[in-house]
Amino acid sequence: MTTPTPEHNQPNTPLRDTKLVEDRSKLSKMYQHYVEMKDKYPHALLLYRVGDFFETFFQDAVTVSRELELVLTSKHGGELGRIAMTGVPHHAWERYTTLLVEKGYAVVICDQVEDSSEAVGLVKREVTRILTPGTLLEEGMLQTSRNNYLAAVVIAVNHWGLAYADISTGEFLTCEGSDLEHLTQELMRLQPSEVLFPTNAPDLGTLLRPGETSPSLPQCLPPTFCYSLRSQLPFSQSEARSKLLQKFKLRSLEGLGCEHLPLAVRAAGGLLEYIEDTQKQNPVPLQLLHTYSLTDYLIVDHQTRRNLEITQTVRDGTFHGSLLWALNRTTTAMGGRALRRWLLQPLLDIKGIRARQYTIQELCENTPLRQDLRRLLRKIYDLERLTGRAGSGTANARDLMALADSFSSLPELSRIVEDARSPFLKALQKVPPVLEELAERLQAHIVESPPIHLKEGSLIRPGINPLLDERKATVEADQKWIANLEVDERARTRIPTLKVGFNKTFGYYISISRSKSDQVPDNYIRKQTLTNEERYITPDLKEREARILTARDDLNQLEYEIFAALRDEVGSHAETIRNISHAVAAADVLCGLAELAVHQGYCCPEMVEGWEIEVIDGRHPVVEQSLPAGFFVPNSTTLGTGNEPTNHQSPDLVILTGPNASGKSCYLRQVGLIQLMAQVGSFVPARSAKLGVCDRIFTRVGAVDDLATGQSTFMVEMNETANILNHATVKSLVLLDEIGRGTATFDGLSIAWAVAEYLAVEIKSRTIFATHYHELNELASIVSNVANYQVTVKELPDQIIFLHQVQPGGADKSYGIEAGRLAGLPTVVIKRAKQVMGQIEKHSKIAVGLREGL
Ligand SMILES: Nc1ncnc2c1ncn2[C@@H]1O[C@H](COP(=O)(O)OP(=O)(O)OP(=O)(O)O)[C@@H](O)[C@H]1O
Repeated sequence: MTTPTPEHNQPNTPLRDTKLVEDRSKLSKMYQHYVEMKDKYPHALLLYRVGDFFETFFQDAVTVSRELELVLTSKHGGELGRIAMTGVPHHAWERYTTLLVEKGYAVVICDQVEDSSEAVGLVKREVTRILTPGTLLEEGMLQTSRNNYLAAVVIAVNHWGLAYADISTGEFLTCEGSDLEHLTQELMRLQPSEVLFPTNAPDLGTLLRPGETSPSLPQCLPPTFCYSLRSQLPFSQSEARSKLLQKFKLRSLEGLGCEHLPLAVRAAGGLLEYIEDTQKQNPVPLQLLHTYSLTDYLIVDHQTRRNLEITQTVRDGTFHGSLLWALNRTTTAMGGRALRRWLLQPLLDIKGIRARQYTIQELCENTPLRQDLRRLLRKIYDLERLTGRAGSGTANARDLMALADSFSSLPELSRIVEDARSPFLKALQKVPPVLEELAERLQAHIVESPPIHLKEGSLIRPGINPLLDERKATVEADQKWIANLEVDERARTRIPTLKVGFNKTFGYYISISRSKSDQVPDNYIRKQTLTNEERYITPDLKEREARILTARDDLNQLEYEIFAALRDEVGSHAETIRNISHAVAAADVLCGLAELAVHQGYCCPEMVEGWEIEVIDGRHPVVEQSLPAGFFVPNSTTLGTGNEPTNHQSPDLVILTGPNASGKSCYLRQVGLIQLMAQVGSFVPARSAKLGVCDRIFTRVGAVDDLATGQSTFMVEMNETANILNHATVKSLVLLDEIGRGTATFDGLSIAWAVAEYLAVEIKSRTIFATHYHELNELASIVSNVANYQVTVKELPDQIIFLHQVQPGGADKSYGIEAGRLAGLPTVVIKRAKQVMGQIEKHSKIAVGLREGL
C-alpha cells in the first residue's frame, strides 16, 4: 500500500494518482469501474467515455493535460472527494488520440457499449480499441506516402527473427538471420513505428518512447524506435505456430516458407497475437504471411542510405532534395509507398530488374498509353488502406464510395492496357468481375455524397429496402404534419405569431408570445414560461413526436445495418482488392519512372552478368534537377573488370582528387545512385550505361561526430571503414570520401593508402576513393587495377573556375594553400606554407620507398 502524500491530505486537492486510492469502495461506481480498467492497462492512457466526452482521470488526466495543453480540471468522485480530470469531445477523439500516439503513448479507448437512455444503473463500457504507434488504421493518423510498420523481434543468442506488418495495408512479412548487425540494418530500413520485444522483465507492458531505454532491450535494437515490452508466451514456438496456423487456416507452415525458420515463426505469431489483442472488435484483414530473405535484395546499409540521401537529405533530414523526391512521379498513394519500398530494397535478380525495365521501355515509347494511364491512375484512391478499414469495420460511407469509384475506373484501365506487352501492364488487363459488381452495388445503395457520421441516417438511397422506405415515408408524413401544424394552428387560434419549435429537452412545442397567452385553446398544455413567450404542447403533438423520434432512430439504425453489411461484403473481398491494388501500385511506379525518364532524358541501363560499371555521361539525379537545365556537367565512369577478373582492362579502384567544392562527393554519389536506380529497375541519368549487379553498396562519406554514442569523428570513420573492409566482396561497390582525415596527416595518409591498396589488391571490389591526399596517386604506379582521376578546375590569377569535369590523371597538387590565399590568409603565411609543402613533397616518395622496401 502506498503512503498517502501530503497532497492527499489536503481536502481541496483533486486526486492525481490511482495509487492513492486506498479504499476503492469510497469511490462512486463509475470511478470504481474506471480504476478497475486502469489496473488492466497501467502503461497506457485510458480514454473513458462519459456522455459526449472521452475523459481521463487521475495520473492520465495530468499527462493528457500536459501533452495536449488542455485544462486540467476535476470531478466529484464520491467520498474521496475530487478527482483530476481532462476531457475531450467524443467526436474529436481521433485528433487528440493521434497527437498522443505521435508522442509515443499507447491509448486505450473505453467506450459506452449500450445506449445510456436504456441503461439500468451504470452504463456498460468496454475497451473497444487500443491504439499504439504501430496499430493505427484511421486515415487522419497515417502518412499517405509511407507504410506504418509494426515489427516484432525475437533474439536467441546471435540469431534473430523479425516479423513486420502494416495493418493499414495488410502487408505481413517475416525473416530470420544469424548476424545481429543485419537485424539492426533491417530495422533501420523499415523504420517501424513500434517494435514488439518479448521479455520477462518487470517492466512488461511498457511502451518505451523513442530514446527511452530499458535494461531488457539488447544493444542491437536502435534506440530511435518505440518498443513495446511484451510477455514471452505468445512468442513461444508452440503458441506462435498455432496462432499462425489458426489465422491462415493451414495445417503446416510449409506453404508460407517459414516451417524451418523457428525464430521467424515466433516473431510472426507474437506479432499476430498483439494485433488481435489491440484491435479488439475490429479484426484486421492481413495478407498471407510472406517469408523473405535478406540475401534476395541489394544490401544498402543505414549509413549508405543516409549518405546517398535516398529518402531524406543528410544536412537537414528533409524529403525535398532526396532521391525519392527527385524520382517520384507517382499519382496514387499506393504507388508512392511502393516507390519508397522499391528504393529501399533494390533487386539482385536480373530477370526481375529487366521485367521492370521492359515495362518502363514500353511506356516511354508509347506516349498516349503513358498519358492515359497516368490520367486514369489519378482516379484511383488508396485501395490498400480503404480495404483495410472496410475489413476492420472502421470505414465510413465516403470510404466505400471512394472504393466504388476506384473499382469503376478499373475496366477503363484494363482497356487502355489491352495491347500492352510488358508484364506489369498485363497484370491490369483482367479486372476481377466481383469488383465491378461490388462497385455497382455500392453506388446503387449509398447516396452520392454521404455524411461522415454513420448513425445519423441519410446514407442509403430510396428503393433499396422496402422496410427502410416505409419507415422513411412514416417519418416524412409525420414531419409534414408538424410542418403544417404552424399554419393550421395560426388559422385556428388567429395568433399570427404562433410558432412550432423543437429543443432537446422538451421536444416539439408551440410557442406563443405572452401577450397572447389568454387566447390559447383548451387542449394546449403549458410546458415552459420564458420572459416573452409561453411554450405549450398538445397530446397530438406529443404523439407524433414520439412516433417521429422512434421511427427516426429505427430508420437510422436500419440504414446503419444496411451500410455495415455492405462494408462487411467489401471486407470479405480484401484479398482480391489488395491483389489489384498491388498491380496498380507497380504500374503507377513504373509509369512515373517512364515519365521521369522521358522528361529527364534517362537511358535504359544494360544489365550484364559481369561486375563492370560503364556509364557514359552520367549525371547526379538530384543535383541535376536542382540546377538550371543544362548546367550539370555529365561525367563518365568505367570501373571493374567485366567477366575477366584477371584481365584489367579498366580499373577496379579509382583515386579521385580535386580541390574543395570541385564536385568529388557529387560524382561519388552519382555513381552510387546510378547503380542503385538500375537495380531498382529504373532508367538512369546517363547517355548510356552497362552495369553488373552489385551485392552491396558501401559508402563512407564526410565526417560527422557521433555525439549520441560519444565516439569521435575519427573513431566513427574507422568503425565504418572496418565494416566495409570486413564485408565488401568482389561484387560490391565501395564509395569512400576522404578516409583518414580525422587524425594526424601522416597517420591519415598511411591508413588511406593501406585501405585503398587492400580494396584494390585483396577484395577487388569496384571502388572510388575521393581524397585530398594527392600522394595516393602514386598507388597506381604499383597496383595495376588502380587508376587516377581528377575533377578539373581552371586556375586564373585571382580565382579558380570549377569545371566539374572528371578526367584521367591525378591532381598534382592540393589546392588547400590556394584556397587559403583566396580566403585572405596573410601573404607571409601563404609563402611559408608553400616552403613547408616543398619540404614534405621532397621526402614523400611513398611508392618508391614501398617498392624498395618490398
Ligand atoms: N558535375 C557537376 N556539374 C555541375 N555542378 C556540380 C557538379 N558536381 C558538383 N557540382 C556542384 O559543386 C558543388 C560542390 O560539389 P562537391 O560537394 O561534390 O565538391 P567536393 O569536391 O566533394 O568538395 P569537398 O572536397 O570540399 O568536399 C555541388 O554542390 C554542386 O552544386
